Amino acid sequence: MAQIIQWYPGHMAKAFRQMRENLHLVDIVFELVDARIPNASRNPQLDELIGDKPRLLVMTKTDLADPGETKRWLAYYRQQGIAAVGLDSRDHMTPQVITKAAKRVLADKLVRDAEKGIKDQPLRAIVAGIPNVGKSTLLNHLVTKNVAITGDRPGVTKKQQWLKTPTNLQLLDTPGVLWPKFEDPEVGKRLAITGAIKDTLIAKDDVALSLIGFFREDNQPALIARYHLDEDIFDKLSDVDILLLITKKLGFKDDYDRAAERLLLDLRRGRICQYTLEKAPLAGEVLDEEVEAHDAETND
Ligand SMILES: Nc1nc2c(ncn2[C@@H]2O[C@H](COP(=O)(O)OP(=O)(O)OP(=O)(O)O)[C@@H](O)[C@H]2O)c(=O)[nH]1
Repeated sequence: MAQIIQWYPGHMAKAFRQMRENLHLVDIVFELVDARIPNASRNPQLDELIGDKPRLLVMTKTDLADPGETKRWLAYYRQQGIAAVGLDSRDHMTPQVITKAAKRVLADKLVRDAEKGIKDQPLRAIVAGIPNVGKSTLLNHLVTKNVAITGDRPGVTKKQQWLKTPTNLQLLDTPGVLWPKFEDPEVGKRLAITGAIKDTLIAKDDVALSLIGFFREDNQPALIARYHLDEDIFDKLSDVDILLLITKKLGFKDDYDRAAERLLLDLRRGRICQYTLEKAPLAGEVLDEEVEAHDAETND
């Protein structure tokens, strides 16, 4: 992990500068987080960077996350006064969902525009998030093909490239790259498990063992079912024993590195189960009504 921490500072400074330069060009920031690790994939300095610029938090990869947990996270954001939506970026409804939510966040501005007689002005946005969270995928699914347009705004000398969407958004073509926080080794593990840290920078067997640890704590049946493990002896085995057992079940003989790689790939492709590595810090008593309120709002 130390290697990764050293890699970040130079990139961090540049990314921070670029985001700051681009922020005043947009009406709203789409802050992307991975629904499987909503906390670990959030950048701690983004709040400070964007100040009071309107923001929509977009939980991506909900198709891979535990649906109940995604609802709890959305209810939690609601409690915190943060506008948020959860989606599979590749879904055909994504442009509508994002645009509707963005208009809700920018409702006051839209009213002011209407009072000034400004109608159908495109909403300008920047997509921002840590590596692998799905920034390019979301941009590709939001924009209509071949509609890149250039333009500048008063006071801005550098030309920016904007992408148009069928729902009248204009998106900066360069997403804001944020960096994850590494101080907490647990956060590092979760980023590695989901693939937010390049696999060439990590020891895959260590990461696979962390993953086995997560499943043992929370969702043993899914692991047992996926790899046809023997439930009766599962509890008596160490994490390493379980990895060795999975290696054998997969027919990889003693090649546990290969099994570790397969295990991670299976998780990341959603082949084990839909899984969220971080629980929403939501107070139990308000859960049901918060979840219902969110459902009503997103389905209206
Ligand atoms: N299942 C699923 N996969 C997704 C979703 N969004 C993105 N992906 C996948 O996640 C991986 C990373 O997506 P990218 O769009 O390249 O992520 P990025 O944030 O642009 O990554 P960087 O270029 O590293 O900053 C790709 O394999 C995508 O296909 C989603 O909502 N669901």
